[in-house]
Amino acid sequence: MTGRPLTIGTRGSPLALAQARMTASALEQAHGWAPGSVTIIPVKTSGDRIQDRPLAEVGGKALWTKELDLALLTGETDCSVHSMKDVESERPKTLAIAAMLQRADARDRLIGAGSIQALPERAVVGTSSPRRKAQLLRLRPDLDIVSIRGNLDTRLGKLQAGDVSATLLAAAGLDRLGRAETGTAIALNEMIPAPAQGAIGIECRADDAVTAAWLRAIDHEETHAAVLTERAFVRALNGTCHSPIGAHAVIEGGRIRFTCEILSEDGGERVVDCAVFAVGDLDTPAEMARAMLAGAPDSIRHLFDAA
Ligand SMILES: NCc1[nH]cc(CCC(=O)O)c1CC(=O)O
Repeated sequence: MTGRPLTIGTRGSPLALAQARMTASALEQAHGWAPGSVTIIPVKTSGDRIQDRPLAEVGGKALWTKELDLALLTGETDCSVHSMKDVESERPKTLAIAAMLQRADARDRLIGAGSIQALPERAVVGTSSPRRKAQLLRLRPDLDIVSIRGNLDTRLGKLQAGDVSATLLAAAGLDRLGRAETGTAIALNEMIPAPAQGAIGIECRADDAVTAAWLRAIDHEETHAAVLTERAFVRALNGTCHSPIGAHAVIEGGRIRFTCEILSEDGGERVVDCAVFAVGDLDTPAEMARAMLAGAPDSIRHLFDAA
């Protein structure tokens, strides 16, 4: 390592720590640094402190990033590792997302039943994601959706205890915590994932060219382009990670294929669109967002007014 050791700021949850370790190893490998030479610094975030109610209710942005941003801006850390899904679409100008690791499985997995159709009539399903709730209710209006929070083990514990008969979790998170066998994947066209689901991003200070260059060596370009597309859609909606938005981009034949939807809270209404356009074109997803909102019923439109 040249000069100084690199430090990574991360949330302290088991998933966040696993993602920070993946990032540290990727950096050590890419640059021929000794294993363990990148230091991981856990930082407690507002989102971690609030365990008793749905975050959608608490409101406010930057629940997962504020304290990590502070550690970065004060020089305590050199970069922050994030689940891109939890990173608000507007970031401080003083920071830059310099790299994204290759996206893992972007799908949700259903745990507790073999498929959404196989859930018993009026089954209780635990999720505090407004997107998952709306998507589930659209397919199965009879379901009783209840809020559950906490880390993966807490949620699986509530399922085990019979508090809920099923839950949905991101495949990427389950896989990274060694639970590749848990649950059944829901097809991408049955439930469009959250924007940036399955992608890990690494952010550094905008004026730190040394760290930025180190990070660029582990950037996965296709993931980066796809996630920027999804984030451009969210930004144009004025959405947050608590809005009922599905958005998923893939690169096919050198072009972006982008599928997106916005839903009313009870899933009773939705607007969906799909388009193919050039990689790097962030105007088209923004334009799609504005057109979808303009044509959406009030039950959807009001969700994006307040922001
Ligand atoms: N909002 C919590 C969160 N943020 C990122 C992931 C999973 C990992 C990922 O999507 O990369 C999860 C858990 C979940 O939704 O099941």
